[in-house]
Amino acid sequence: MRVPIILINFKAYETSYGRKAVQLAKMIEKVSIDTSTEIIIAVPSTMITRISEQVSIPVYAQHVDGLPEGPHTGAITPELIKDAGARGSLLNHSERRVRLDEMDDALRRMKKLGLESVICVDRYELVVPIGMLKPTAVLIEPPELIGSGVSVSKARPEVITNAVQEIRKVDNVYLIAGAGITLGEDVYVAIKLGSDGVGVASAVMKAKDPQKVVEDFVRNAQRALDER
Ligand SMILES: O=C(CO)COP(=O)(O)O
Repeated sequence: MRVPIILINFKAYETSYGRKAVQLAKMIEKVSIDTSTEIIIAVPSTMITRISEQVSIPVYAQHVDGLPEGPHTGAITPELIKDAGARGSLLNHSERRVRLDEMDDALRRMKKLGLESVICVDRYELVVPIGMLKPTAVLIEPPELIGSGVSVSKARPEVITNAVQEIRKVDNVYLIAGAGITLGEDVYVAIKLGSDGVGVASAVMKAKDPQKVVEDFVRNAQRALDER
């Protein structure tokens, strides 16, 4: 993972699958190469293979189950996503919560397989306890702002500053902030406040011109980092 971290969660929009998703992934790869900035995309599990075969940027799953290999109908295990071509996965997104024991199990197996992990939390008090499990990054997102178009940077900047202070108590775990990030300015503020990057979804997935949005996010992320 490289700072500034820009993680685009495809979720399950009408642009998240099929040809549209592949085109979007290719466009994001182009921006990533043109700007020398790593951009991670978390795609539906059904799209991991198709997209990872077409782009060189890191492709993540959006969720992984902490289940051992065996008779688990419908399970998405770390082994399955790795085989499909994923570089890592989100875990415990507020739209896909997992129990602590499942999270711990999934994380252990992901580490063994060399997969990166981004564990989501909904409040800063969880940054240290979850950070102590040693994922690659913790992503903090106040659930009420997700998909709202009202950014955490503007509406709840103290969530970011508190989370940044907390993550310093844990070695070698990145802190990403997200929820409602819509404008380049939101990205700029989140990183200026000390986060290592941002997690975004609707602003890109629902954009008329997603390339413009992604370019703007990258520009502002780099500007904030340069000024820090
Ligand atoms: O949940 C998110 C990223 O994982 C953020 O979603 P929005 O950018 O749509 O608020």
